[in-house]
Amino acid sequence: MPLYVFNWEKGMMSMTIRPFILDGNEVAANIKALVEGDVKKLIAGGIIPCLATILVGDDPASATYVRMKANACKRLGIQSVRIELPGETTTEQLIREIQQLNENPGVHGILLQHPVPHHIDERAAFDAISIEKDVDGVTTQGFAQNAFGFAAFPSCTPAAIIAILDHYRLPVLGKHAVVIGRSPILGKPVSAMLLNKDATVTTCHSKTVNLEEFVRAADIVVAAVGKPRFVKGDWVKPGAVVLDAGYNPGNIGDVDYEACLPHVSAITPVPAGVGPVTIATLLKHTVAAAMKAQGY
Ligand SMILES: Nc1nc(=O)c2c([nH]1)NC[C@@H]1CN(c3ccc(C(=O)N[C@@H](CCC(=O)O)C(=O)O)cc3)C=[N+]21
Repeated sequence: MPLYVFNWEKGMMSMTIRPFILDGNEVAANIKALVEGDVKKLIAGGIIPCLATILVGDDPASATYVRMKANACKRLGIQSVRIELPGETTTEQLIREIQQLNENPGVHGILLQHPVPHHIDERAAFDAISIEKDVDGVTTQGFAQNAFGFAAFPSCTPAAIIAILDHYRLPVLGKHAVVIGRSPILGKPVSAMLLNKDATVTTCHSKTVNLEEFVRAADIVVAAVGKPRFVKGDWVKPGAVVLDAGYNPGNIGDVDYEACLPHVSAITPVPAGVGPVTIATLLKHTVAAAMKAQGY
């Protein structure tokens, strides 16, 4: 909502935009409340929804995220099986683990934590996950189906970004959305999902020339670069909506939040923005996979 205030420096009334803080915890709570009913239904029928998480190597940040996901499952009555593999695991060994989980009828969803150690073929490992259990939306098939608008589980962070836009009824149709980043489970799928919601989408990346100029033209900015405070305040068009999908060490986003705040109409903070919605989305997909497996 624009707000006119007296600007003493300019000696006149001028408009400042009161930014709306998009509350990821509120959106996540809303999603989890909707999922709870289905969890009860499954448990009443003797089925415990179950997510298997796979962590390869001992990166402490990845271990923290996987633990957060497992804890979130537990709080909602979803079982979680945590598989931890040594950093020396080969692609073949990892794929065999995934195949066992594919064949295990007690497991409804599989999450392979990204990134895996460099010597592993991550794409081959992701694609070993069966489409029915790809609750994290990482398979080639899942990506393609989602991009074409079919019923596959989308990647969780892109779905979280869309859920935030939907929850706060922020218009997307006809808007110019600028996505910074083109990774297979974030920038690329969120670009496709915004396109499917009738935005005009520009995907920027490390080779983009004059990246700031694209951001300056954006009605919606999605930051998914993995560089702390990358998006500067003076890049943001007055009144733009800014979604920060960054999760840099120390809980620092990809957006210079304080600097952008005076310019935006709405913005997600880090923490308590996209992150919690990502986890809620993972739970939602896991329970939906279990419901489908049970023929609901
Ligand atoms: N296959 C795969 N799927 C993923 O979805 C995936 C992944 N790999 N690799 C890593 C990233 C990162 N990610 C986060 C999820 C939640 C928070 C989150 O909830 N953060 C809290 C704060 C964290 C804290 O309190 O320490 C917040 O933003 O409020 C952050 C980061 C999912 N990822």
